[in-house]
Amino acid sequence: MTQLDHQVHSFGSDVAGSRIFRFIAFLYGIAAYLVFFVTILYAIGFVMGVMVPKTIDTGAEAPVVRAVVINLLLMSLFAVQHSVMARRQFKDWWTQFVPKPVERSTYVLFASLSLLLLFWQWRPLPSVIWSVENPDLAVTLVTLSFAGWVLVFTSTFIINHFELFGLHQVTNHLIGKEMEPPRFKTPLLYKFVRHPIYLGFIIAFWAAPVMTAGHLLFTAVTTLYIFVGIALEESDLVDLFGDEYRQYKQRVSMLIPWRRSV
Ligand SMILES: C[S@@+](CC[C@H](N)C(=O)[O-])C[C@H]1O[C@@H](n2cnc3c(N)ncnc32)[C@H](O)[C@@H]1O
Repeated sequence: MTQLDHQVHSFGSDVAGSRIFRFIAFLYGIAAYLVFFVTILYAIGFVMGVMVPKTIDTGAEAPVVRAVVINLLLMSLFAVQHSVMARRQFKDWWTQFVPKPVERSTYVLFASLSLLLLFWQWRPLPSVIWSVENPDLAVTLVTLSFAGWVLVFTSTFIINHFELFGLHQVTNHLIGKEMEPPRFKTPLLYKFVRHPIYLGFIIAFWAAPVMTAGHLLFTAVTTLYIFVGIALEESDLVDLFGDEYRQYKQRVSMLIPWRRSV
């Protein structure tokens, strides 16, 4: 049985293999990708406080404790969804119900929806923690934050943008081509740090000329979550690639290019 046959049979219906299903799955993959794309663009505006109607520092205010609890719940929802649905055991279970070719798109869609909920329901905490008065330094920080986002985007393309966001899977399914098994890769930036995408997020979130309590809460919790995510991801990568990944960990640092193992 080919992998594609297996994908179709695990969905448990002949419908899954039909041409019409393949086309619908493809359209679904594109729709999920578009939702992701709008979400990530909104995320830039939300965190940097530009060009979107609701930013990290705007919206209905709530008493501090209530705002903190709501914001923590919103971030926890994203963290749990994003981490649990990415684990192999979960994927093995839920692909009994969700066809494998659209599994990644569905993951991307759920992650985007939980982020949109966060942007929508986020409660601002406007107390200013720091505010950079020097205009040159303020511009440098904004540029650095933008550079963080560029690093995120560039790194997704370096590792495999279209597979990460599910388009490769639905396109291959549409043309009846099997997905290749995952390969260990260390292209370009991945030769210097193991997690350039996560490094980009950390830079984008921390480099703020005005840091409010709400922004700091978001940044501190997401930074912590990134470290938890790295631990989970690396455990999976060791299971998947064995010594190849273990040696990579010895050789290349986690986030800071000039120090090994950090
Ligand atoms: C959102 S990406 C993040 C990649 C990396 N952690 C980063 O920050 O750039 C997560 C996916 O990339 C895959 N991945 C991470 N490092 C990889 C590598 N060196 N080679 C192949 N796949 C990798 C993981 O298995 C996971 O499916």
